[in-house]
Amino acid sequence: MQTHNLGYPRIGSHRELKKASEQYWAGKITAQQLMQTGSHIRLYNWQLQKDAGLDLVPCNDFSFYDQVLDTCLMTGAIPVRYHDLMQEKQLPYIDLLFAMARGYQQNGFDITAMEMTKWFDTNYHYIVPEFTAGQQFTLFNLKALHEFNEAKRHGIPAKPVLLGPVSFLLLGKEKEEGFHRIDLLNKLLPVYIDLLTQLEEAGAYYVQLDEPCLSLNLSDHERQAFTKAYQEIRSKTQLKIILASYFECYGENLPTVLRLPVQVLHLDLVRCPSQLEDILDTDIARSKLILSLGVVDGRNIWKNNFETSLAVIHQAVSRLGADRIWIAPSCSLLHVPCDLALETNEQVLTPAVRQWLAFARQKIEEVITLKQLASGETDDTLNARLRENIQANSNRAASLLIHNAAVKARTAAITDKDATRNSVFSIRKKRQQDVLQLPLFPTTTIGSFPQTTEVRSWRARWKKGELTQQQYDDLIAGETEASIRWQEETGIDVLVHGEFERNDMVEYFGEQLEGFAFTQNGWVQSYGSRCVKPPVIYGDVSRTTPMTIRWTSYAQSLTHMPVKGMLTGPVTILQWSFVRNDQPRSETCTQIALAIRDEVTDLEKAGIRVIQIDEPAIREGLPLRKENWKAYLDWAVRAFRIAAAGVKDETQIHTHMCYSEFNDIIRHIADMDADVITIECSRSQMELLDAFAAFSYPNDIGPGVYDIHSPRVPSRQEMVQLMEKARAVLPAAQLWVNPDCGLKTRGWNETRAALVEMVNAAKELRQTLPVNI
Ligand SMILES: CN1c2c(nc(N)[nH]c2=O)NC[C@@H]1CNc1ccc(C(=O)N[C@@H](CCC(=O)N[C@@H](CCC(=O)N[C@@H](CCC(=O)O)C(=O)O)C(=O)O)C(=O)O)cc1
Ligand SMILES: N[C@@H](CCS)C(=O)O
Ligand SMILES: [Zn+2]
Repeated sequence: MQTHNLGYPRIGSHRELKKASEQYWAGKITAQQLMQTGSHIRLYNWQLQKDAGLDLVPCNDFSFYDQVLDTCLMTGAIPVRYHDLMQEKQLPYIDLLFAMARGYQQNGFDITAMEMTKWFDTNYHYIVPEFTAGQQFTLFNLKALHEFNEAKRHGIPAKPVLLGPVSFLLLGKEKEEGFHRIDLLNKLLPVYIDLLTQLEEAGAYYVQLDEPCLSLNLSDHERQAFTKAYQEIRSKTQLKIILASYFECYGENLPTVLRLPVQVLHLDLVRCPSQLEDILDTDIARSKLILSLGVVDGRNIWKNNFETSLAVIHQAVSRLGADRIWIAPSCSLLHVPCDLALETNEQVLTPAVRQWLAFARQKIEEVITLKQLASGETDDTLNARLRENIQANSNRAASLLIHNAAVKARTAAITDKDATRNSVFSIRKKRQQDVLQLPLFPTTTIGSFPQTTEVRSWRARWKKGELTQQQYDDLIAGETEASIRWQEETGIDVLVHGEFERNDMVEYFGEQLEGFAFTQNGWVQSYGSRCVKPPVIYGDVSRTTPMTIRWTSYAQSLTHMPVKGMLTGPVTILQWSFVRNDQPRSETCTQIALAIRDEVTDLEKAGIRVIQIDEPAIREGLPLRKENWKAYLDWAVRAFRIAAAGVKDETQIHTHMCYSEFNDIIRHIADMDADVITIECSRSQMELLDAFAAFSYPNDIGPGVYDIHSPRVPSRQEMVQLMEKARAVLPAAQLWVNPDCGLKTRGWNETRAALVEMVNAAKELRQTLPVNI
């Protein structure tokens, strides 16, 4: 029996990579210093996993930005707009990588970034590969080989990890019509085979090929691509292939998967425990296939239940023998924080909750312990670990911290009326317009203004006790007032308070709700250098005090213009937290919905006329397999409606979504019945609006007119053109003008410049409007 890991968090246990990358972008450290940070993190992670006793340690799971972007560079899939940077400017590799991820606006160049989207149902975002009909691939970058050699030099039993060729193609986008990206496989495979051959020559024995698209519903054509790819790879290399998919069952792809000529097949037994039985029921016993049992949850932070996992391992061992069974986390540990040992402050994370948790480092230890226990090893340490595990799990199940009878009774009593606004949208729209008196193409922003280092440092100093509550509040009040004054001067129609008091749009709410716990250092990569610290929902959720009234009311008191109350919606809070696994997610979501509903009605009572309930994660929460969509959408949409429906017709409810495709769920988005929805649109050049147009989406829409992920300032003309595109498919009276998303990651200079142009764009649109609108 062997142990292995699919991937380790790469940001560093103290977010060293984030800090170094941002310093490099600011010109404060050299490329060489950034490279050194990368090697330190890799070595630290490798050594830690080796020392824990892991048989195979992943390499090439490190990335300076994103593993899909790395694969674009590995295969030479570099969009044409970056070619001048390579040829004319001879840009070093690391700068080319960052230019593709973040855009490049210097030395006379103005090149947009590649699109970014959600990695399956996680809060990680990857860079979307771009393919053309005449796409050529070459082995452009040998990072995978270099990192394998580096690991070998350090005596690490390394296993290179690559994104598999078929998933790489499927995760990308065709940038022109007339071909399907899967048909590029023939051209792509030689590049993979070349690299695999070089890895083999360098001494690699196993290589892990991640094909997470095998967890999706595939067409026959796509499924055949897997067969072709793996037969071709088998025929050209002797490397032992570990095929890994995760986050879901293989489902109807399983028969194809079981016929692929690979040596090890990884199973995510946390998301799909039933597939072990399904596989053992086939004639797999007669093959030599090794099963990698992903029994330790790579997506959540709960301690493993050793008794349950051991039962699964024993079942597999009894049918296939121990030498055909490996133990692993269910997926890469990229999605969990690095190390629970860093949580030393008992005021932040109480020992009562802490004892139920395991982060990446502890999960590696769990994998090793499970192997030892499953192999029948016994010694005092091992016995103590087993006892401690049983104890922690049983005391969590029985804990009084978890259950709140009043919350359970309230969720049980919810009726359809609680999830329905008083009147239909057309009536509400008139009543809201009477109150708000907005012009056509009203302008607004999505909520956050720049969270500058200064603002974050006030919070850090306040938390350390270096600033008093009063001093901190005064600073936040000053920043909020300045933002209100600036929005008034700029002529924005619906203002926001700026979210300066928030560390994060989910953590901030979690901190004020019952049933949530927090960490000091539980960072997880969200994209590039950006990280989030998801709260832990361990018990029934309730709101005991208002959460946003103070700062929203303060901002509203400064102006006669409407200030939008800003809340995070129940599905997003659920999706971006570590969620309890002892009750259905739908139940937890409904509890959060009731807490948000109370906040919404309190905002209305405080005189707030427009309230935004952000739901950027509603699409990401969609199950990967279509057969499970309906059940999810039913409860997720209902949760939003419960949160929103407690207000009068006159109160305008907005929602906001980013990083989402809507085509296949537009009916459900409409069912949410928000008065206004603002969506990210600009990177896709308003393509996303087609779904709204095709559906004749009835309520108002604010398609984002500029990309907030890049410091690039868009011109007024660009924004007018985008809105013209929107006007071509939707009635002008339905349209708002706003950026793609919040501006917290931007600096003030570019924010001011872009918003002034955005307001000018709206003014121009109003002037050019036909009179009969
Ligand atoms: C909208 N997005 C979000 C997602 N998920 C969330 N949970 N939140 C989101 O907003 N998913 C989809 C997208 C992803 N986009 C982003 C965008 C930006 C960030 C981001 O900026 N993250 C910050 C961390 C934010 C935070 O929690 N800040 C805290 C702590 C600040 C800190 O680092 N403090 C330092 C000390 C600082 C000092 O001394 O000056 C420390 O603790 O060491 C805060 O403001 O208080 C990031 O830096 O990456 C994430 C996702
Ligand atoms: N209100 C949030 C939404 C981000 S998705 C913000 O503006 O940052
Ligand atoms: Zn957003």
